[in-house]
Amino acid sequence: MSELCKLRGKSDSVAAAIVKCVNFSATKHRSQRRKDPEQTPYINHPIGVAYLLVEAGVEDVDTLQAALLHDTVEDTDTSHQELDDTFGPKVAGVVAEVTDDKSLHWRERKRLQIIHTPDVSHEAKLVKLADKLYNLRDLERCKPLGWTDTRVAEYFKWSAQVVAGCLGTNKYLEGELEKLFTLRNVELQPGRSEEIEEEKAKSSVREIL
Ligand SMILES: Nc1nc2c(ncn2[C@@H]2O[C@H](COP(=O)(O)OP(=O)(O)O)[C@@H](OP(=O)(O)OP(=O)(O)O)[C@H]2O)c(=O)[nH]1
Ligand SMILES: [Mn+2]
Repeated sequence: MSELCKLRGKSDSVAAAIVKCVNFSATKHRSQRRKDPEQTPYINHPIGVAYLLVEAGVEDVDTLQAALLHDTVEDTDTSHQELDDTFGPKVAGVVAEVTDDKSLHWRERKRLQIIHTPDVSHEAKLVKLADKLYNLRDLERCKPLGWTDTRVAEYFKWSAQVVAGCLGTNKYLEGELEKLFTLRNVELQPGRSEEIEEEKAKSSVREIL
């Protein structure tokens, strides 16, 4: 076993860990397509998100694995336990942090992302930034089937609020996102902390009731 493997406490080499993860994600997403007119295979998205992290200088294998797996629990039959058993608690934990609760209404899920993002780990913020950058670039490339220009504009505005909760995490990703927001005249406002605290208080009251 190489020194790096021993250090990581796993039997996989880094290359094997990444390939295992790509294969797992491809198998889980195999029947899914993107919403673009070409119906691109869905797996292009998690691979692209992980590649954006590589471009951003991220070398941490757990973070790259979490990026490859980031939509498996939200969008496939994968459970948190399965990720924990296969890739360990760190990777499963980051995926959990970026997973929306699909049992909630779409609007509520979107609202909760804005509120919860400032509190997630550094690794989860990296995955979130890359996820948003990929999806926004995809929107610039072409409109998903059934989306209006207004819906695209709303997605940009909402994303800016989520990204605002990740600022100070990675210069490259934030710079690329800023370019896209500037082109659309969308303001990237950091630190709307009072509003977020107010929303969080309202959410916890709702959870109690
Ligand atoms: N831009 C774009 N997005 C597509 C396409 N096909 C699938 N998607 C996915 O659609 C989601 C955004 O659409 P929404 O209507 O806002 O969300 P929903 O699908 O989760 O309900 C993203 O999910 P996500 O990655 O989980 O991110 P999030 O935005 O839900 O946080 C994105 O990956 C496509 O062709 N273009
Ligand atoms: Mn995604």
